[in-house]
Amino acid sequence: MTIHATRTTGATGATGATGAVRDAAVDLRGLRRTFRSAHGEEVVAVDGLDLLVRPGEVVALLGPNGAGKTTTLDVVLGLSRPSGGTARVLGLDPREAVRAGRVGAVLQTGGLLPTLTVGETLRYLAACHPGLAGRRGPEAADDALHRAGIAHLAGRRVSRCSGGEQQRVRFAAALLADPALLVLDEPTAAMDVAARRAFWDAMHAEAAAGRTIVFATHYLEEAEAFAHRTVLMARGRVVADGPTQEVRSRALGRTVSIALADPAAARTALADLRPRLARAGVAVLDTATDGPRLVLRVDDADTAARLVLDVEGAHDLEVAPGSLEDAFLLLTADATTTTARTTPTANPTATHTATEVAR
Ligand SMILES: Nc1ncnc2c1ncn2[C@@H]1O[C@H](COP(=O)(O)OP(=O)(O)OP(=O)(O)O)[C@@H](O)[C@H]1O
Repeated sequence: MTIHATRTTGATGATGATGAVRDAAVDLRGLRRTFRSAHGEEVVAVDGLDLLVRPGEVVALLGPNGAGKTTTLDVVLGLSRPSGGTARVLGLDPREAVRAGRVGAVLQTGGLLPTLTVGETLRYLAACHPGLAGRRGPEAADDALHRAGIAHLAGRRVSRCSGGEQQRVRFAAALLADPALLVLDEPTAAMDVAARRAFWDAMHAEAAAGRTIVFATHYLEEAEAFAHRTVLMARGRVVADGPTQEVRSRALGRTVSIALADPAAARTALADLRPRLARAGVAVLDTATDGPRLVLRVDDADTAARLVLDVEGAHDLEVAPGSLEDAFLLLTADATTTTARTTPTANPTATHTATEVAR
């Protein structure tokens, strides 16, 4: 098994002359983006990424620092040009799509004028927008404030708003032109729990209205609570892509553990079980011995449990769901090789003997 979850969103739609899928909201093919470091070395931020997002999908780009999420979203927003591959947004060059007001964005940073009130900010932005100038502007500004859940902040100066509130002002600004695609880069980074909840409530309403949403996040629970689909990135590549629940359960697996007579017996049992699990088609995501206990993280707990109970002297079987945090670290640590690892565990005496994320 490789870590890639089932792709349910393959490029099967009608294609145009360029091979791009015509009705795709986002269509990235073999996207590569490199930079030069201060020392003149090439930094590969995005390394051959394929991503097809259909209209109405809500997609989380999940990954650790430096995974390439922001760089990918910058290309989608036309802020950065691909070094290789192609990028189409709503069937257009990303810059054209943005210029046409079809894409709204909430970025990690972005200038808000501190002396304006929140309401003035929105009305000013609406007045500058070619599609909203004139009488529709103030109306659109009020509507966006309501939809972002910050109508009560309309009279407050931006400089008096907290970081989380300013982020919601950006969200309101992103909604102004009623864009078909919303792109959000770690939108809740500055928000406390209550603000985060209010933000996602507002986003739920936007998604329910059929808007396509692509957001980058570090928060596994946000992907889980909000995205229909999760694309897990590491080192500029996609390491898992599929329905969030599927990515979660395939990535997470379950933990099957069993007690043996002593630590040596646990190690012997592990060596013995590996080929038997492989023959039975069980993917072993992680293994550890913890004194006389043998712990396996697997994608198919039922089959694994049957096999471990067959080991002579095995007793005290436990099956538990894996931890999302662990899976995340494991998936993004090394997606293609089988490596020995010494990841800290809850029990410092536990020894991770191997990590298998592909076979
Ligand atoms: N302008 C740049 N010049 C040089 N390197 C860059 C530049 N922009 C991004 N990088 C590098 O590209 C890699 C990917 O960065 P990117 O910001 O896309 O990751 P990310 O997944 O968004 O991370 P984070 O979650 O921390 O925002 C990183 O190693 C980063 O240092």
